[in-house]
Amino acid sequence: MGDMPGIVITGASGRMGQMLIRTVLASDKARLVGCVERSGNPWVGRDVGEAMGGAALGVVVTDDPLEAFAKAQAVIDFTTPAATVAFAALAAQARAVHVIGTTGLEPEHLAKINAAARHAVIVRAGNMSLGVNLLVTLTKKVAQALDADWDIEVIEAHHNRKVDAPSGTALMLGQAAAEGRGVDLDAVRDAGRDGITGARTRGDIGFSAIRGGDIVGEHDVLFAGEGERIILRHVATDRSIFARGALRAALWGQDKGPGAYDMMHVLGL
Ligand SMILES: NC(=O)c1ccc[n+]([C@@H]2O[C@H](COP(=O)([O-])OP(=O)(O)OC[C@H]3O[C@@H](n4cnc5c(N)ncnc54)[C@H](O)[C@@H]3O)[C@@H](O)[C@H]2O)c1
Ligand SMILES: O=C(O)C1=N[C@H](C(=O)O)CCC1
Repeated sequence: MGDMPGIVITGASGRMGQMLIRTVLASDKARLVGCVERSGNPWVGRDVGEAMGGAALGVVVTDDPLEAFAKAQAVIDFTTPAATVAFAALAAQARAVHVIGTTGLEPEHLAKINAAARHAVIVRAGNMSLGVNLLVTLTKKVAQALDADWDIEVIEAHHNRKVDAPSGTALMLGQAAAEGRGVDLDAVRDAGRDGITGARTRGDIGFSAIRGGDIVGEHDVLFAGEGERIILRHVATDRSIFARGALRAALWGQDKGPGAYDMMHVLGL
């Protein structure tokens, strides 16, 4: 038991935090050694099992990440961009594998995370599910096979509390389409159409975001040609797919050298 990697979950009271805690507790390959929340969160100072409405687990939620990370072999982090950047430096200091699911990361966040990856194992993906990572490889293949006569659109739908758009998954899919087509995504990205936009520019990759209710996550990659369309689709019905992928990444990272990895490395795709 003591030999199993100890895992810390950040953002413990969040939608993904709670799912990750349940996933680690159900695993026979890892143990929960810490939970972190932001200062002022009502879970701080409480036993996490009781905070989740069950029996005490002997793990008290803390707002001191370094104290928690010092006991961990891996930190699984689905929080916010600012928190994730701070955690990357602290996890590297603690020599813990840092698994990052947080989305909405801007280039300045990524630069700091990549700097931390010079000293630590960091696995980051906008979507940790097996299905979406397979869809990424399919998207690249289809985009490689088709020319710019086929318009590419990424359409995503998520719950009404999601704060970033396009989703991390949509950006992964857009990036794969751009790579398949041999173009730079930043040069062809068309997100947030509104008003008299003019006709669609040939070769652009478009993004549309739907927000509503409790949608877990749905993504279509549409290839629209003259007289025919191809639609590649992934539908997530349960957040456990992301949590299982994240735990798999935390275990995979245990014997790896410092570097920035993604789920393609973990899944061998
Ligand atoms: N990569 C994936 O597979 C995947 C899957 C689902 C969600 N996500 C992403 O994960 C992130 C979280 O999603 P969610 O739905 O769980 O959100 P959420 O708002 O329910 O949870 C985020 C939690 O982080 C906590 N937090 C914020 N700042 C903190 C800090 N400094 N220290 C400790 N905790 C802090 C918040 O208090 C909250 O409990 C989002 O960016 C989302 O897009 C990624
Ligand atoms: O619920 C979310 O938030 C999700 N975020 C990820 C994204 O931005 O793609 C993965 C799906 C769920």
